[in-house]
Amino acid sequence: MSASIIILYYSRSGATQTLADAIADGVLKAGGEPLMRTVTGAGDPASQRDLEISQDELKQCDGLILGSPVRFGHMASALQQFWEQTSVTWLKGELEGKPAAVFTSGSSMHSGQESTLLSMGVPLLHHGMLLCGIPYTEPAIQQTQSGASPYGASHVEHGHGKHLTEHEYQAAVALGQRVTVAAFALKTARTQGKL
Ligand SMILES: Cc1cc2nc3c(=O)[nH]c(=O)nc-3n(C[C@H](O)[C@H](O)[C@H](O)COP(=O)(O)O)c2cc1C
Repeated sequence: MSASIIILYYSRSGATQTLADAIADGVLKAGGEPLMRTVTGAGDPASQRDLEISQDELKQCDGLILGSPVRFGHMASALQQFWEQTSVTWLKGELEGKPAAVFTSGSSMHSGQESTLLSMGVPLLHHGMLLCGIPYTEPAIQQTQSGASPYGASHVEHGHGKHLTEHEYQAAVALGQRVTVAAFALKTARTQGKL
């Protein structure tokens, strides 16, 4: 059995993309297949490295991890626009019972990372996804002095630029692993009609 995990992110200058790559390491470590996808922002150029997500890919995934830079305490509008185009998937319940998680990158501490992570989870809950965080048994969550929180993976640029600290990297890998392990278990449950 395989588990395809979409890592859907928007990144203008690469910091969120670096976090997406660390999460992909975690997906691979747990035996999943990371599918790196992005969205393009209206009037706000996005990273061109990965392909734009299609609605078909969205409904076929076994899990989804959503990433955005902090934009005044919220996700980037390009991602919000994307979710507003997913009504058909929502009405058919195509993401229901699949695991999800969120990640973000911001320029400084205490300036909107937690509100961004929590609000990014809202459309995923509306889609019936099962939201995963990072537990306190993950040492990076207790030891970090920059990003990484129980609400999701994160990175603080101040003093580090795009480079993740070791704790930010470890937390991002742990989140990728956690969603992938959940994806395998939930896929089995869906196949057996239990979800
Ligand atoms: C319009 C705008 C609003 C932003 N708002 C915040 C903010 O509220 N808090 C914060 O820490 N950083 C904020 N930033 C900075 C970005 O979140 C930060 O530089 C991020 O790491 C960029 O990610 P990227 O390299 O993936 O594009 C803002 C940037 C822009 C352009």
